[in-house]
Formats: sequence, C-alpha cells, structure tokens
Amino acid sequence: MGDIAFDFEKESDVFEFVVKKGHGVKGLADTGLTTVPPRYIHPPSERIDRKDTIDSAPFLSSPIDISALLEEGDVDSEKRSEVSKKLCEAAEKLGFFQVVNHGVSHEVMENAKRAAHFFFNQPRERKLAYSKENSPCPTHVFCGTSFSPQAEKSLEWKDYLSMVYIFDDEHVRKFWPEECRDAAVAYLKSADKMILAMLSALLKGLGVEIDDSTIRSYTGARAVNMNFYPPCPNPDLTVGVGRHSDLAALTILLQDDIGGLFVRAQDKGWIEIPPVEDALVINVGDTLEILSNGRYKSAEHRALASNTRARVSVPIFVSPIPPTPVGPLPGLAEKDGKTVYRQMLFGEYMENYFGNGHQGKATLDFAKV
Ligand SMILES: COc1cc(/C=C/C(=O)SCCNC(=O)CCNC(=O)[C@H](O)C(C)(C)COP(=O)(O)OP(=O)(O)OC[C@H]2O[C@@H](n3cnc4c(N)ncnc43)[C@H](O)[C@@H]2OP(=O)(O)O)ccc1O
Ligand SMILES: O=C(O)CCC(=O)C(=O)O
Ligand SMILES: [Fe+2]
Repeated sequence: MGDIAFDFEKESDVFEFVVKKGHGVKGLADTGLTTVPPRYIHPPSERIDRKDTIDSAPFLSSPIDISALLEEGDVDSEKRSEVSKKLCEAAEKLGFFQVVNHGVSHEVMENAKRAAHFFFNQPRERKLAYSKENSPCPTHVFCGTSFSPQAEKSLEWKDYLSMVYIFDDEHVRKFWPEECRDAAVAYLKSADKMILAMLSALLKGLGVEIDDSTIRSYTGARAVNMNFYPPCPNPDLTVGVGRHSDLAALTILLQDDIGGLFVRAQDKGWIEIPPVEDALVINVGDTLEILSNGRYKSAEHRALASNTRARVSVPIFVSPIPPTPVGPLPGLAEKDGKTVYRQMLFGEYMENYFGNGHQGKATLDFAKV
C-alpha cells in the first residue's frame, strides 16, 4: 500500500502509517490534516480543558534554589537542611516542584531541546532506524510513538526517543543516535550531581538509616527521553501524554516555553506547571513512592499539545536497574506503623508498568500489599 492510499478515518490505517511504517505523529501532522483522526480522539473525561484547571499554585512558579545542596567544602549546614526540608515537604504534598541553581547550564538545556527538534525533524528513515525492531540496542535505545500503542485504545499525540544510560560512554558512542547523543549525554552528566543530592536529601528525610551506596543503587539506570509533540489541529480532543505517574524514582523534566503540563493535586484538581526560564521540573515517581512507603507522592500528570508550535520536553527518568530490590526502606514500616507497599524487584514493577497503557495512578496497585 503506497502512503497516498492511507485513510486516516480507519483505525487500522492510522496504526499502519504511524506505528508500523514509522511516520509517527510527526508524519501524520505533516500531511496537513485539519482534524485529528478518530484514533486520536479521547473520551471527554480524559481530555484536557484549560477551563477546568487551576492557575498555577504560587510555589510551582517560585522554584526552590538548591545551590546549598550542591556546594562542596565549607557548607552552611543550616541552609542545606532548610533546602532539604523544602524538597521533602514538596514531595509529600504534591510530588512536583521546580528547582533552580541545579548545576545544568542554560546552554546545555537549550542544546537538549534543540537536539530534540532536530532529531524529530529528520526524514522518517532516520527515526525508523531506531524503532524497537531496528535499533542496534533495542532494550536501551529506541524511538516510538504514544506510550504503548498496542495496549492503548486512543493514541497520544506524541513521538519519543528513549536513551538509557546504563553502561558507559562507549555504549553511548556506539548506540545512541549521533544527531543528539552529545546534547543528551551533556545534559545527563551535568544533572548527575543534582540527582544524587536531591535523592539523598529525600531518602535521608524519611528518618531511617540509609547508606550512600544504597542511594546510588536507585540511580543505576538513567533514561534521557526526548518527547516531541507536533502541532495538533485539535489539542482539545486529544492528549499529548495521557494521565499517568512515572515509573522512575525521580524525574527531572526540562520543558520548553509553550506550557501544557498539568499535575493533579488531590484536593484541588489539575494545576498547570508554568514554564520558568532555566528551571527544571522535578517529580516523584512510583519507585520513590514505594521506597518511602507512600510518604512521597508520585503525582498523576498529563500534557497537552499546542495547535501552533511543536512542543518538546526532555525528561531524565532516574531508576534502579531491573534486578534491584525495591520496597519500603528498612525500618520505615515500623516507624509508620503500617506497610503500604511490598518488596519486589524493580524489573517486575517495570514489566507490569510497560505492559499496559497509561492508567493514571493505578500502576501502583501492582506494588500494594
Ligand atoms: C513515565 O513514562 C516513561 C518512563 C520511562 C522510564 C524508563 C526507565 O526508567 S528505564 C530504566 C532502566 N531500563 C532498562 O534497564 C531497560 C532494560 N529493559 C528490560 O530489562 C526489559 O525490557 C524489562 C523491563 C525487564 C521487561 O522485559 P520483558 O518482560 O522481557 O519484556 P520486553 O519485551 O523487554 O518489554 C515489554 C514492553 O515494555 C517496553 N519497554 C521496556 N522498557 C521500556 C522503556 N524504558 N520505555 C518504554 N517502553 C519500554 C518494551 O519495549 C516492550 O514493549 P513492546 O511494545 O515491544 O511489547 C521511559 C518512558 C516513559 O514514557
Ligand atoms: O512533556 C511533558 O511535559 C511531560 C512528559 C511526561 O510526563 C513523561 O514523559 O513522562
Ligand atoms: Fe511523566
């Protein structure tokens, strides 16, 4: 079937064109369609209407300055514990916050966003070379569309590239796409210090004994994703990313200036996380909710595409490697007087997480006692 013969009103044709032939949503948008195909229309209850959301909470537009956490040598310990306290409070209340003075330069962040635009603006063949079927390392480097197209009834208006840093720079040089690997790895490496400092502050804030090598083990696999949301004719009918909580322990999210990221606050409804120049958005993922026995909240969030510009975001998902045991930290259940989550291997949690479409916070049910 030549590309010209596709009928985007038919679900099977959309799947063939976007997923199987690897055109992605970018290819679909480039055909110049003026309404989203039925396969992209989400039920009204899942659509994102800005009228139903709440203006950003002030603390979301006032990022936390984490420089005291990153200082070496003579450290102002009062300042450091003040910052740690703010992080722990934000992780307990909403599970989302923004940070500045995090050690990732403006230039590194701009390069990462530019690389995402560059990668997705290439011809289909170049992206198809990194599909799960063709990638030279399909378990750790792959390009795709939506979240889990086989498992989803309605698709997401999003293409993505995922690059997991698990081995070393040699793996990056051999297997990551050359068009964006330098920008991605520079971003990842300059975020490393902040990642360890924040995770350490959060885990130590739980008030039980934990050593540095255990903390480090929860950062063993860091995935840099590049999310690309092409301009969408009907952002009101579809979703860029459907509601979900992240698999990771922590997510470090670089968003551009377009906006459209929303988090669910239990008592208030959906709140937009406003883009703040040079800030990074941090969110607690399912793994940290499990490690903290439910104290820190892996918040449900979702994103809207724009109808005028391509939106990009570049999350770093900080996770353990699959054979790492995860469960409430030793001593925590006794301290809390209850056990919320069970012990399992991270790989088991991961298999369940990726084996289903997005299901809001229901992913965590798999880990409940
Ligand atoms: C919030 O949304 C996210 C989160 C993330 C987070 C990414 C990470 O944290 S990566 C952490 C470290 N990753 C690894 O170590 C990769 C190694 N993978 C494995 O060991 C295996 O894939 C497995 C997870 C143990 C599952 O093995 P198995 O049961 O044999 O099944 P598979 O066929 O390998 O995988 C099933 C299905 O899941 C897909 N998948 C696996 N990993 C990812 C991933 N990181 N991102 C997206 N999808 C993944 C895999 O491709 C299979 O899908 P099919 O469509 O082929 O059935 C990243 C992105 C987010 O949006
Ligand atoms: O694009 C965004 O702002 C959010 C993306 C996201 O939630 C994810 O990739 O898990
Ligand atoms: Fe997410």
